[in-house]
Amino acid sequence: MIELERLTKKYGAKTAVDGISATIKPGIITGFLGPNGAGKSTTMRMIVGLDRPTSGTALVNGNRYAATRAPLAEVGALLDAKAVDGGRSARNHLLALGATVGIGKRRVEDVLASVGLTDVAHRPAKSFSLGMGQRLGIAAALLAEPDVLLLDEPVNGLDIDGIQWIRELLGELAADGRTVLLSSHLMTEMQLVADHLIVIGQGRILADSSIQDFIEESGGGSAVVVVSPDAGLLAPLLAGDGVTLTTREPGRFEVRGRTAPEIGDIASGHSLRIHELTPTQASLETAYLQLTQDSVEYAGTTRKAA
Ligand SMILES: Nc1ncnc2c1ncn2[C@@H]1O[C@H](COP(=O)(O)OP(=O)(O)OP(=O)(O)O)[C@@H](O)[C@H]1O
Repeated sequence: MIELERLTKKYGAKTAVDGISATIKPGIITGFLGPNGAGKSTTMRMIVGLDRPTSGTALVNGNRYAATRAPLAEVGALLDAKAVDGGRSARNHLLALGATVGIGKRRVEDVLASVGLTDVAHRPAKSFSLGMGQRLGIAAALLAEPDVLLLDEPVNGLDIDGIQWIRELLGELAADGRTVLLSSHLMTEMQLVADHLIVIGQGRILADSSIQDFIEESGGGSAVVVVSPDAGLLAPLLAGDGVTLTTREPGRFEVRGRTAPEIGDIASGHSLRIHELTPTQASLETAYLQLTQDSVEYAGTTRKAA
């Protein structure tokens, strides 16, 4: 479990993290989302004592991380996959890390195998590709089988095989009762793996809820897309309490508050034609964009947007 209590970090005049309070629970995967510069990495660094909070606390299993005796066994962190001595082989890197907490060759070989690096473990880390470096970073995080895992953009640079592998791995870690905090900008990936979400913007919490509630509360939720040449006649028949209709284009509209079978039955009861009836679920991406649109600090422009 990770407990953040009014956690704050200021860099000069810049408040990177602004009084965050949250509990990250074991046994589930918690996604940590926010626009560039929102304060995710700073928060993670404070949890593992790489940055000192200006005020507030971050506790891991009830203790300040800096005060734990075998930190590697308490929290496994992938914060910067490039933070290795590039001249060392992957194997020697893990052996050196393991030595700090009494972990030997056998566990190192197991972890190398589980991240798929056995065949290249003799090579210096600096010769690794981005994805191989990520795998090595993940190996280091898993090495001492910690209760708590902090993974900052773990799928960055992984190939499709690697992405599937990490999905499964994260699921297994959570099922084992571990606490998993995961940051990623890849919304489809997050929607697939996370159970719970913490969203921050400009250092503050914007949402702390289950992924399901997050999508529902964004106003997105589920809807049914109807395509009908009789749309003008059908739409008024669907109206009712708690039902909203949004027209996208002539002959095509979106219904919230009625199921596809209900719509089909009403249409057939009035001999109206339906060409398409598609239940849709709002995406995490849409919900996220809606929530964070006011807290984006570094927005790009395209010719279309301009
Ligand atoms: N060492 C530092 N010195 C000064 N400012 C910093 C430092 N580290 C982070 N910041 C600032 O703090 C804010 C939060 O940065 P942080 O890296 O935590 O954001 P993030 O949410 O991880 O962003 P990204 O998604 O781009 O990785 C940013 O404005 C950043 O410029």
